[in-house]
Amino acid sequence: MEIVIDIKHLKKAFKRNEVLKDVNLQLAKGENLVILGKSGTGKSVLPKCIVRLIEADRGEIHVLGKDILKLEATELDEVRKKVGYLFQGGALYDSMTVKQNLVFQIRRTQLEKNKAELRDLVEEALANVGLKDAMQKMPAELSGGMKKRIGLARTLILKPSIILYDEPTTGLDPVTAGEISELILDVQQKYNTSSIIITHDMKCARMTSNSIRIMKNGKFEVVGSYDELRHSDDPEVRAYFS
Ligand SMILES: Nc1ncnc2c1ncn2[C@@H]1O[C@H](COP(=O)(O)OP(=O)(O)OP(=O)(O)O)[C@@H](O)[C@H]1O
Repeated sequence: MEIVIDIKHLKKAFKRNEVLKDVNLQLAKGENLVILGKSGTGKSVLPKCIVRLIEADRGEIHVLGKDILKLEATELDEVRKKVGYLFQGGALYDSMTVKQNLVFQIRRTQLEKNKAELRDLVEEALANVGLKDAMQKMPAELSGGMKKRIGLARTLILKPSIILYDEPTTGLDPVTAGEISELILDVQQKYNTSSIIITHDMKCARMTSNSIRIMKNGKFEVVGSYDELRHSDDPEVRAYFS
């Protein structure tokens, strides 16, 4: 089994607030790994440490075989290109059309593309998320679900091998949330991506997960599949599933 993310003894505190105390995690190639946990337990801090938006205090984070805490800026950029990160808010640029948002993303890493190639890439990415007709729309014209889809299209356009999803369905109605979960599954199958999915949405966890970790006290204390955890002996674990 190939491991694409390997985290060992990761620690991160903000002043006296020890958020991540001893995080150990392995993500296998092609796996969808769901992270559950109460609010404020550090779930969102973890993916930020993985792409070094936040600097960890101690421990090791190996991404695609590289110890990213030891990399220089240029090497780190190379790894970051392979890791898509879908933020909680989607974070589109409001003053740009959907197309411009996507082109901007490609230009960050692939300067040599011509106009026709860019157009093809944008069309493919939008088709992948079922929004081919949204090309000329402004973010303000999009619904919450559409924004999430465009955010995913913007992540997919760089063809990442790993995707970090931070609460991809939060704020959506149950039907649209289900469609986004379906899309996460499609992406895994179509592109053989490996993903970490942070969610409070148990339907999303059921639909997308190959395995689940529960974050508690700055660590992953519980590991298992959806069905294993649903029948756990621990009432606190079962409570997530009721
Ligand atoms: N940049 C930062 N500076 C200081 N403290 C931070 C920073 N980012 C996160 N924290 C703190 O780290 C803790 C964990 O935050 P985090 O956002 O990871 O929680 P979470 O588990 O994702 O919660 P939720 O499920 O509500 O999104 C919180 O106490 C938060 O205040």
